[in-house]
Amino acid sequence: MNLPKDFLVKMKELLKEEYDEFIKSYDEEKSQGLRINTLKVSIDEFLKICPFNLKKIPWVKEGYYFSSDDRPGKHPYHDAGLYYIQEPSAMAVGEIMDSKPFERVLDLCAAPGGKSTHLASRMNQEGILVSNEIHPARAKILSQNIERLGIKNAVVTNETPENLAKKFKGYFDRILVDAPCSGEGMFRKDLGARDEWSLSNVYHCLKRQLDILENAATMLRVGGRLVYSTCTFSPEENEGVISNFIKLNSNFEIEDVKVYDGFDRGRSQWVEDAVDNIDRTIRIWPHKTQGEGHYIAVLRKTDGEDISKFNFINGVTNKKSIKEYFDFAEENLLENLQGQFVLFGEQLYVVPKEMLSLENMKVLRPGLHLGSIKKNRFEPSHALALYLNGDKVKNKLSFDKDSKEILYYLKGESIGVESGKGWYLVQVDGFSIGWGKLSGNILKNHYPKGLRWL
Ligand SMILES: C[S@@+](CC[C@H](N)C(=O)[O-])C[C@H]1O[C@@H](n2cnc3c(N)ncnc32)[C@H](O)[C@@H]1O
Repeated sequence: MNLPKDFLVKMKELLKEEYDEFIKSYDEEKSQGLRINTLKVSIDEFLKICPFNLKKIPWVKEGYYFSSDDRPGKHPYHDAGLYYIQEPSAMAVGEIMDSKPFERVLDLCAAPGGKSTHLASRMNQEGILVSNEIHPARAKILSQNIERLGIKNAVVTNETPENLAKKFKGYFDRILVDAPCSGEGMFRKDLGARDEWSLSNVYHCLKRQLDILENAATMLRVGGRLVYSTCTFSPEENEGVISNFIKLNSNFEIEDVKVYDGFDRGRSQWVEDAVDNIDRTIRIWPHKTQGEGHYIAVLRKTDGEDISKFNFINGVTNKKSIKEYFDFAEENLLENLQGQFVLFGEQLYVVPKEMLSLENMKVLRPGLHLGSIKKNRFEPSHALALYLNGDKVKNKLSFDKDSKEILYYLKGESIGVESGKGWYLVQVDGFSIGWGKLSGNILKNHYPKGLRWL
């Protein structure tokens, strides 16, 4: 593989006798992984129905390698959100974040959503996950992935860390900064990262990483946990950024983290003036594990201003204003959705309890999108279909993964059905995939145009 010359010189200097082994890893095939979405299916159940050739990733409960012959991205189970395709080392970050139900969690650099969807699966639809992405186009993809995986308690924003920090001071229990970086650890997988790499970009990245971390620190409550990760090897962006951050924020300390077989520790000798305990941080190397390069540090906020007063969002108080939704729910649903109902124009959302006011913020999704209230009728959203399972609706139609009906449905075509009328949750092997509206023995297709198979 053709790698930047300055990068090779630097790595040789750092790795010394390990260098040859490191370089050899670039001739090996990259490994690919998928993470089972336990919001939709248990691990055991998925393994029973899984059509791919899987092998366990040791460091993630829900993580599996798939073989190079498998195409999990082009399968109805992918559209049903049963899994997320994610680089195996990247899955270690979600595992180490260890988010829990009922917590307030922020993923500050979240697109396309690999880690956010992992954090959400561990929260089991309870608590609040704010998934933020600064770039508008990437934020849209993030929102689509949150939707596909059927997540209810996520709020997707498109903000700068500075703006978020003004609103969410001292609010979160856990924050992930999966920082934009020089991407050295992804050269085998992402040729773009290799072509854009330069020594000067490393310095540009480390400055931005420190700024992002400072804003994250403001948003963490005292006692809260901050996880910093990169997919680069450069010590400046890893041990260097963490050392500088700790020097500037003496109310944070580095926590020890469990290491798995093949994981390495942060190297104090690679930066000038490394702080104590930098060797508690983690390095993942492609020549030591079956995965790409990553760095992870876990920090705890030990002191600071304790904030207990927040400006919470107000939901709809007059239920009559969303009567069309309640009529729909009575006719079609078997679950009373909990949370606050919030209307943005004609779009109705259910927002997690204790979410802050979203005034003056760019929000793509303030919670689970339920649908739109049109003149005297309610049209359910795709996000609602992906959240609901078969036990929560009165009418459903399930098709086999290999059936022509599921292929027609994913292509956006109508399907002939023997009888019935009204909204039906369409499923593949019992897993929700979208809506259809049945009338005159024809199921009208409501699979979103942008997601249809060509
Ligand atoms: C490593 S990627 C995140 C990957 C994501 N966490 C996942 O697992 O799918 C870093 C993200 O940071 C975003 N970013 C770039 N500049 C930023 C900044 N100044 N502040 C916050 N995020 C930024 C990038 O657009 C990118 O989506």
